[in-house]
Amino acid sequence: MGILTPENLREAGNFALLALSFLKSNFLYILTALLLTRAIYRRYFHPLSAFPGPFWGSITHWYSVYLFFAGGYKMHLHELELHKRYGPVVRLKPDMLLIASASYLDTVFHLKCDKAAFIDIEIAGFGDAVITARSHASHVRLRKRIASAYSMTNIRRMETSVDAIVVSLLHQLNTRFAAQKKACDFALWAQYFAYDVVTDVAFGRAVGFVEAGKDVAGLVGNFHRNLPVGNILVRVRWLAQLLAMVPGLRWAMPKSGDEVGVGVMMTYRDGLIRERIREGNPEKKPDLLHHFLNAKNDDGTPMTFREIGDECYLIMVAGSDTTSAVLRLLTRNLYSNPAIMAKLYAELSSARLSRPVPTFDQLVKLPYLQAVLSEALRLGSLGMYIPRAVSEPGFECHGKFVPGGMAVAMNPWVLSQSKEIYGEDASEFNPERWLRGEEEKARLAKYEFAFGRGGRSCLGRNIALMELNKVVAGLVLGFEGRLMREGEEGVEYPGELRNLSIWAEKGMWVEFKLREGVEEGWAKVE
Ligand code: HEM
Repeated sequence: MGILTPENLREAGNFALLALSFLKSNFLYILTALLLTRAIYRRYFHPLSAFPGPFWGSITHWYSVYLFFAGGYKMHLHELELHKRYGPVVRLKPDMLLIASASYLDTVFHLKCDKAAFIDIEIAGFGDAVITARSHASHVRLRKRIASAYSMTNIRRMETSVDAIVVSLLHQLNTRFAAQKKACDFALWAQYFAYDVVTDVAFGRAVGFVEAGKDVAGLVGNFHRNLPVGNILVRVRWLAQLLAMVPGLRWAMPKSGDEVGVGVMMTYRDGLIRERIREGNPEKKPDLLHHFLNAKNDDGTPMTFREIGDECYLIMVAGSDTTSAVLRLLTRNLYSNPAIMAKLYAELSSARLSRPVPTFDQLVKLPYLQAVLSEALRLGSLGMYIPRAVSEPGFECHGKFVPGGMAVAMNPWVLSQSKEIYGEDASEFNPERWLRGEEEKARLAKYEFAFGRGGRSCLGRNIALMELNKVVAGLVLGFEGRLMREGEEGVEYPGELRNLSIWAEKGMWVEFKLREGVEEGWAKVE
């Protein structure tokens, strides 16, 4: 016994072969039994089993994939429905709760929380960047080295180049649409504008979407086309991990040098970084890249090429579709609410503002404009849930205990619909709600979630606010706009809004008309 004789080895080999053949012929039974056992565990014995939610959500992660695709990418609406049915806390995934009570915002997004298990970012072709860092400790380290790039002092240094993109947009809207009485799909132009600003802010050079009037090199389209797959991998993490084991798959993941897919954006980004390094990163460039090239880790070492690339890429992702979605929501509501538009125009036209683009300092002092923007951010921010890992030892949520290590998430759009916070007209665009006195404004500010919460709140907030203030002022002062309906002459395709975790929209048709008294060519591109 216990001695390795040829006979013992033969016996062990025979046993292994027997076990293998048993597994092979009963594979399906074994798999079913395992899945059933896991489903029973998740449904009845899991630490989150006391929380209500849809049956399939409690036993499989695929349910949230289903919600992502269902009804043509309308997960925000499904999540709202689930809350109506099951209450403020819904078990959306076996190990994740979706919470719709704003009173838990600071518990979930507390200053030291970790991000919940996310897609293995290496698989998606990224390294650790500030927005993807999971642990609080690594997030603090990564945020510290780049935070100064996003400071208000630095953002102000970028103001003139943002102005140039606003002017370019106004010029294009005027010459291509208003002057020619042609219908404009403003959903696309809002996107061109936001992508140009974000690339300018990141690299000191806008791609030129606005000037070209199209999605240059298919950068945006390629990115959007990849989002459904990305969303599956984020939701079913084991699938992402399994894929990572497939030989050659990493090679197939997006990377700089690709001519299709997300890699196109990476190629573009790497070209600009290399060019800047060749130029010696001159002082006169105030953009984020300039700061990243000068940034230092705690031990004094610089950021690597890969780290700089990841930060830049993720800024393009985080700062473009987010801003354009808010701009679309805001303009749609202005063009369909003449009273709101008239009040905003009155405020802007009676203020002493620089033309064609007012300064950020001038605009932040205008109360009605700020109320309009707060309302647009409330309703137009993200429509996806933002997950966090529950810190030890856990917390009590609506009378039930959520243990540490589980995931909890909140969705900014779902919270924006809360009648408890915003009253019966929660879903309506009503800037007046921000103008009901200091006390009420402070109460609403407590629930602000558009830019996230806690230590991981949006670093680009000041950039977004600056560009939104300027572009809205420019549009309102320059044009009257009318939303067009399907079937009208010039409306080439129907409107479509998809929630791909970012809002992807096309077909927001607007008839622009230069305002009376505004000179032709007022927004001249120098
Ligand atoms: C209206 C426009 C924007 C909205 C609604 C928005 C929203 C958000 C939200 C909700 C988060 C938190 C995500 C989380 O907690 O996991 C976030 C993070 C972030 N955003 Fe924005 N964002 C906007 C514009 C921008 C812009 C223009 C930039 C950069 C140019 C930017 C860069 C970032 C970065 C770097 C982070 C990660 C911060 C961290 O993890 O420490 N965002 N944003």
